[in-house]
Amino acid sequence: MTGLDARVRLRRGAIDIDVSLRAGAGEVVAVLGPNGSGKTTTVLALAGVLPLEGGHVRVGDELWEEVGRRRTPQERHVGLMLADSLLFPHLRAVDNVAYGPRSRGLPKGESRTRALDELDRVGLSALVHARPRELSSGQAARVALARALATRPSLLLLDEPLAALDPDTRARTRSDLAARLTAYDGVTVLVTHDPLDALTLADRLVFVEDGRVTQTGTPADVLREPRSAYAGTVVGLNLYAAHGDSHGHVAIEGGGVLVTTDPTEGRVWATVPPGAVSLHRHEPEGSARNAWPLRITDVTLQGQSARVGLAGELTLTAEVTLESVSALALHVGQAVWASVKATEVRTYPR
Ligand SMILES: Nc1ncnc2c1ncn2[C@@H]1O[C@H](COP(=O)(O)OP(=O)(O)OP(=O)(O)O)[C@@H](O)[C@H]1O
Repeated sequence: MTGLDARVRLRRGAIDIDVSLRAGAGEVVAVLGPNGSGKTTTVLALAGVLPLEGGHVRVGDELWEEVGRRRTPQERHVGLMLADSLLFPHLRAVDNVAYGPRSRGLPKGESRTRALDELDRVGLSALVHARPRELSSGQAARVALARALATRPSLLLLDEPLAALDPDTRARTRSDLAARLTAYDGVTVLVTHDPLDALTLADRLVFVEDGRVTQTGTPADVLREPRSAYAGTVVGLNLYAAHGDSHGHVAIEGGGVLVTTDPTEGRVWATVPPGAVSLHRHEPEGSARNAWPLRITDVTLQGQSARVGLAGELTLTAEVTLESVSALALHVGQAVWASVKATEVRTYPR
């Protein structure tokens, strides 16, 4: 049983990375953040591919790295899976998976038995003799997962493992990955852009922005109280850095005012669920205490609903039904009124 305790400090390109990660045995930590924020760099440092300039990597009671002392990637018990599964094209699935244990000195027969077992655990018993070109993208991803786990790593690093898959395959592979990770007793660090991956696979989320951790917490913590604009978009909420007073007036930094029935004084985060935003052609009458004339910046369809981006005095995303899209003939560039009930605006200290 081994946990992870790491602080990764290094400069990469223009950014200065300082990311701490902790996890207990069997936990999955998702690392999320915008492009170029340092996620892959962190993973490569944990794997031993990039040397630390400060900090440390400890796994269980083993010190893998501190400045001046480092184990090579081969000396770390790490499994790595990337978006591109990078299987050896000339080797059958079983030999791709057996390669890791074999190159770590496990006898041939045992390596093969272990590979067959790992392939069975990801549901690929029927394809052990297939070569990579005979596999679908989802099957190749499973072989890559089996290969990453075949050396019995204490640390499993998954960098956008599902990013190359189409949406259907992705959903199926995600649930198989979840099942396999549940049975894995090491620590998993999962880099992803996909909120669903993070919310369904991870025990803990770590947001990294511009090389720094901006929020950590369980998915439930982050869903309830996102603490950066990026975390807000991941959990699908409109999130504003603002200043609240005791009367429920919330002045958004960057412009605009919200009214809430849930006042918090001082520096606050304010959230508005997109589903709580109503759109109108004309200024709404009645009880809504938040109403703004805004312009539509984008409309994206998601199943039976649409997300409508709005800008003006403030920026806001609304989630409306497809009926509303057609009834209001919503289109980019259109001027509309948006309203939100004061009971739907939540605030919490920043
Ligand atoms: N090989 C490299 N040499 C120098 N700088 C690099 C190299 N690879 C990445 N960088 C820079 O390091 C920074 C962090 O990149 P990194 O790949 O860790 O980000 P990321 O969060 O994983 O991004 P993405 O989500 O786009 O994969 C970026 O500013 C990037 O431009």
